[in-house]
Amino acid sequence: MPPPPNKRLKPDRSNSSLVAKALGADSSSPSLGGLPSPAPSSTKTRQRKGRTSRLRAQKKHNELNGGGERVESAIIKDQEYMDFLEWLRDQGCPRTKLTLAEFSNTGRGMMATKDIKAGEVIVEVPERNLVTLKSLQSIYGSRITRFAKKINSHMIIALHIALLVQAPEKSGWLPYLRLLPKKFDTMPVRYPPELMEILPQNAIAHVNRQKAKIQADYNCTMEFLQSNNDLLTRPLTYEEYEWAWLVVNTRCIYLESKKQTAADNIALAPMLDFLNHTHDAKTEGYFCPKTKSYQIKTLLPYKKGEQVFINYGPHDNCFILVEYGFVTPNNPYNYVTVDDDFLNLSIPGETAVAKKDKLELLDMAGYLGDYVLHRDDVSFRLMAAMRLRLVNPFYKASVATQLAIAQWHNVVNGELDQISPENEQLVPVHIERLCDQIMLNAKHNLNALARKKTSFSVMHLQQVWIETRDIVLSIIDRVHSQKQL
Ligand SMILES: C[S@@+](CC[C@H](N)C(=O)[O-])C[C@H]1O[C@@H](n2cnc3c(N)ncnc32)[C@H](O)[C@@H]1O
Repeated sequence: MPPPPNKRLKPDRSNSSLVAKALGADSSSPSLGGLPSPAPSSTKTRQRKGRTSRLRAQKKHNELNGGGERVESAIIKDQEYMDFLEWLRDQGCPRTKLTLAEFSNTGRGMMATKDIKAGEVIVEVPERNLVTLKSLQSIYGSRITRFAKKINSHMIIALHIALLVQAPEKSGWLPYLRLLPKKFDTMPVRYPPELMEILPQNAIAHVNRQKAKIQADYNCTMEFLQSNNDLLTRPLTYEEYEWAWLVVNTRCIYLESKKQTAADNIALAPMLDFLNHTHDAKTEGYFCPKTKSYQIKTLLPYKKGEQVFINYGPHDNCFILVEYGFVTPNNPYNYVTVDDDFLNLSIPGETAVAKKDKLELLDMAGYLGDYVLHRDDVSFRLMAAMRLRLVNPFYKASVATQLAIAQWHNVVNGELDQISPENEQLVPVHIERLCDQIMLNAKHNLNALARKKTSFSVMHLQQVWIETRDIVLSIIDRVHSQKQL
C-alpha cells in the first residue's frame, strides 16, 4: 500500500452474483507457491478448502454492507494461519480483536472477533516486525554504501522478500511468507495485451510508468547482486522480483523517518497488511514510542463479525486498480481523464495550423493536458482549453486573434468570466460532443468486455467503464439542464 495507511472493486453491485462466482472460481489461493507447506494440525489433519466451500461450510456471518449489498464471510482457520498467529505471538505481537476471514465482496481481509469501539487500537506491530530500510541495515547497509547507485526502500524490501522466499526455511519468516498472495494477476501490470488495451488512457500511462519502474529497479538490483551474489541461493528471475516488488507495492504502509527521503518512508508490517481498503474507513496510523510499535487506531466502531477496513487514501478507481489490483463501489473520488479525446476532437472551422498554435499556447501557459470530468463538474483546465479551441478563426498574427488570446489569459487568471458571449455559448455544445465521443468508446469497450470470459480483471474493467459512462452521462445531463459546468 505505498502511501500512508490513509492510501483502492468491490465489483459493481449489479455484478455481485458474478463476484461470488468469480470468488469461487479464483484459483489464486493466497498462499505462496513453492514454499514448504505447514505440518498438519496436531489434533486433526485439515484439508485446505477452496474459498467457496469454506464460505458455504462456515456461513457464520451474513450481513449487509454500507452499499446494501449482502456480504457473506467465513473465518479462515487453516494451519497456515494458525502457524502465522503462533509466529506473531513468538514475535511479541499483542493479541487483537481481528481474525483473518474471506469476504464475498472483497476476498481475504480482517474480521472483528468482538465489538470494537471508536478510538480503539486495532493492530499493533512491534518495531522488530517492521521491515524497513533501517531494519535491513544490518544485512544490506554496508553493501548499499559500497554500491555506486541509489537503492531505495522499495527496492531493498522487495529484494529482501525475494531472497527470503529463495530460502524460506532458514528465513524465520516462513509463516508470513506462506500467507502472501501467490500471484498478482488482477494488477494491470500483469494484464495480457488484450486487457491492457481496454484500460482507460490515464491508467495505460500509469501502468507503463509502473512497468518501467519495476524493470529499472530489477536492472539496478541485478547490478547490485553482481557484487553481492553471496546473498543469492539461485539466480533471481524477473518474475520473482516483480512478484516481490508488487508485494511491497500493495502491502507497505507509510512510516515517517526523519533521516530518509519521503519515498523511502515505507514499511512492511505483517498482520496490519491483511487489512483491506474502503474510502470511508477512518483510521490513524502512527509509531508509538512508548510501546515501540506501529499502531492503527480506528475512529469508527465495528460490530463483531464485520470486516474491519483501513483507508489507503483518497484515490479514484483507476489509481486503485493500477496500484492495488481492485476497484471499490461508489468511489467518490472517481473522475474521467479526457486528454486524448480533447486532442482528437474536431472543431468545425479550425485549421490544422490553428490547432497546433493553440496547443502550443496551452503548453506555454501550463494548460496542456490533465483534462478531467467529475460527476458534477468539468475541470477548470478543460474549460480553459475548450474556450481557446473555440476561438475561430484563429490567425496568430491577426489583431482579432491576439485580442482573443489576451481575453483568454484574463479568463484563465480569473480576471474575466468569458472570452466572449459567443465563445462561451459554444463551450457546452462541444463539451457534449466530447462526452458523446467518450460514450462511444465506453460502449465499445463494454461490448468487448461482455465477449470475454468472466474474471476479476474483466469485472474490474467493466466497473471502470460503467463508472466512466455514468460520469459522462451526468455531465451530458448538466449540459441539457443548462447547469453550470
Ligand atoms: C494490504 S493487502 C490487504 C490484504 C489482502 N486482501 C490479502 O488477502 O492479503 C492489499 C490487497 O488487498 C486487496 N484489497 C484491499 N482492499 C480491497 C477491497 N476493498 N476490495 C477488494 N480487494 C481489496 C487487493 O488485492 C490489494 O492489493
